[in-house]
Amino acid sequence: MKIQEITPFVLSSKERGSATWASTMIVVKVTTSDGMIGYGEAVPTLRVKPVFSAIQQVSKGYLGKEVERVERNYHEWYKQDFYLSRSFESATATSAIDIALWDLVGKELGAPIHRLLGGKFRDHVPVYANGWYKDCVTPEDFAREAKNVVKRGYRAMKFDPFGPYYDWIDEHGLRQAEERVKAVREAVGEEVEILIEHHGRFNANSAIEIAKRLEKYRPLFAEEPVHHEDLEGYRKYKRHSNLRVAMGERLVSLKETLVYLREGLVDILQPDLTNIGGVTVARKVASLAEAFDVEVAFHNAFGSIQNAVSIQLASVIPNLLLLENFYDWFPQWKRDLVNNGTPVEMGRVKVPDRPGIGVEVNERILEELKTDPVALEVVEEPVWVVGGTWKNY
Ligand SMILES: O=C(O)[C@H](O)[C@@H](O)[C@H](O)[C@H](O)CO
Ligand SMILES: [Mg+2]
Repeated sequence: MKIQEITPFVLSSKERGSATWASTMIVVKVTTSDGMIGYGEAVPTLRVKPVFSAIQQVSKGYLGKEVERVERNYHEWYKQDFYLSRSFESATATSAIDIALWDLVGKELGAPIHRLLGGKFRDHVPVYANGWYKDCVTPEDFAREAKNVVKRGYRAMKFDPFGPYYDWIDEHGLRQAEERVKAVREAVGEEVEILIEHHGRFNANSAIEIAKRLEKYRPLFAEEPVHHEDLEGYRKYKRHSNLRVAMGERLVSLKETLVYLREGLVDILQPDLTNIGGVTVARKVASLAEAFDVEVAFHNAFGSIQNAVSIQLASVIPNLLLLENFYDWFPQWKRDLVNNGTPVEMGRVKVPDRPGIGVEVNERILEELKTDPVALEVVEEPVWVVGGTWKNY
């Protein structure tokens, strides 16, 4: 089959998600010469307009190519785009198209992606909750919502307890963070995992102090304790903290991943299928991590197509730790878009066996919610935090 048409869609509705980026989705629809349709997804955040136009540009490199040559197609774009390893927009556009191609190959063969990748290692993918603490500010807010998460059957949850602190955190901030984490630990008991999100915003000295304060609550990992590209910061953090480091959501290539793995700067890798290079690169990155004795917890914060394809890949790799999950905190339309094909039950998702990405995309919702890409307003609370949490109490 040949790639005949590639169409990006920006989907949005008035119903708010758990954060600004959670209210939007960028979907890519690929149509083949035989009239088959496959779907992929790209990253929105503050980049909706540039990503939308990157998809239009990157598409030019894919049109007319054979759908089934997914690996070669990725490399062809790598060859064309001199800046791919430096461009998040190009990387997420390529990733979205790659996902749609895997979806198409699966549909053509009548097989879910997990069968194309060696078969299921597990029938259910364990997940951790995120997005559950919208508007939580006080320790009591966090404790109350954390209990609800456990009530829903989750055995692991992630949150950012650092409020409005950025780069440097003072004693006041350290205390507030500790009180929030303590409240969650007490609310969920000893055996539910808590994962601490730093959103890559601290310098190493601050992150190390944070680790000393939070260690006693036994977090499963500290995510992006320092800025993504701060290699010296990661080195210093690894020397002075006892927490496991998770990172990887901003990686855009296999070779960039190697930088962090080779030096032992990361304990749990969090590649994101929608910007690392789709299924094609994500599965290599997972194997690379396996060779370094590093577990994988795919970053999965955007929409229901990303979620579906991440479940497929998470089901086949031996070194999966957990898959991130916003599903129960999505705006309803994101679940409707995939006909609620990936429900979370008792903290895990049954791996769907439908062909391709494993879910059926509801075209009616695509048509109803599609909008023109517009530049987003920039407000004081950064787009990357869960809404209403950029506050002290
Ligand atoms: O680990 C995560 O889920 C991420 O850090 C999100 O919380 C980001 O805010 C989002 O990916 C927007 O960039
Ligand atoms: Mg994160």
